[in-house]
Amino acid sequence: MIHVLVAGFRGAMGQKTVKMIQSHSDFALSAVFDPKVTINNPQNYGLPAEVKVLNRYDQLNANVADVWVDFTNPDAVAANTEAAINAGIHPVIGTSGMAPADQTRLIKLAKEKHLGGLIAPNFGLSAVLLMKFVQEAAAYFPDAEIIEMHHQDKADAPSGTAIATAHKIAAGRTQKPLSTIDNDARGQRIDDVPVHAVRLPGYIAHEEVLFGGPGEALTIRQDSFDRQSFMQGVAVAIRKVQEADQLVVGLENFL
Ligand SMILES: NC(=O)C1=CN([C@@H]2O[C@H](COP(=O)(O)OP(=O)(O)OC[C@H]3O[C@@H](n4cnc5c(N)ncnc54)[C@H](OP(=O)(O)O)[C@@H]3O)[C@@H](O)[C@H]2O)C=CC1
Ligand SMILES: O=C(O)C1=N[C@H](C(=O)O)C[C@H](O)C1
Repeated sequence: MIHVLVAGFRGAMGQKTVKMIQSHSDFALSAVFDPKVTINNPQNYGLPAEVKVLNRYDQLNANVADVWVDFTNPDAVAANTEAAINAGIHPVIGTSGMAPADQTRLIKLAKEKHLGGLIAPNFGLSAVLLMKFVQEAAAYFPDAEIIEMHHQDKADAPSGTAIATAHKIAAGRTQKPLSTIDNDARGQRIDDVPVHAVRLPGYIAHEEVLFGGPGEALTIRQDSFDRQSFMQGVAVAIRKVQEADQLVVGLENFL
């Protein structure tokens, strides 16, 4: 049995994750975490009586849970991940917007503690495949632009997936892009890839990567029409993370 703690359990992704854990016979929801929660009765949140409702880092230790699943917000994710690692709980981090310096520091901390963990910019198979394919395409098409489209409540922009996608394009390039003109209308440049962020009601999570070369173009697109699309990847991560001995970035490491 794998005991799981969900941080951000009242949010859109947290609620889906709680349901997913409850639907697997080899997972047990042992705890939930949110510093803003003041009532510690799990039944107040529709959770079974045995689930611990926690709101402070000093309540954490390796007996509370094996795995920490985090779907919170960009301001909280680094401190949450650090607390999980220090408590000996394997972090599975879905929250976007972690600063690169925090990511580097936490990878070092997990290595010192020989603790496996995952930071996944995207748990959806379509997005993981898109990030693989764009790296291959960039070897032939160094000129690329990203359009990411999300629901209106998304706190961060550009998305974690778009940032990771730009890094993959840069890693795949064998030549510099031809297009260099930059101004406010050209999006945010990440690794010389213009990234455009759209926030609209009706959308969930979508990304399109446009490549252009002399006389031709290639478009690669993925769509998450439902947050259920992320749950299979989260389940894989919960199962695999305890076998790892370092904090890695990208679900592809566990597939
Ligand atoms: N990697 C992936 O595949 C995916 C990643 N995401 C990412 O997951 C994150 C959450 O998304 P979503 O569920 O839509 O957001 P929501 O705003 O719906 O949920 C976030 C929840 O976390 C709570 N929270 C805030 N701070 C903390 C904290 N320190 N500890 C615990 N809980 C906290 C919030 O409470 P309050 O509202 O009271 O502040 C809220 O209930 C985002 O960063 C998003 O980008 C989303 C989908 C897929
Ligand atoms: O906020 C979201 O919804 C999502 N966030 C992640 C990101 O920032 O890339 C993953 C997915 O795009 C959904």
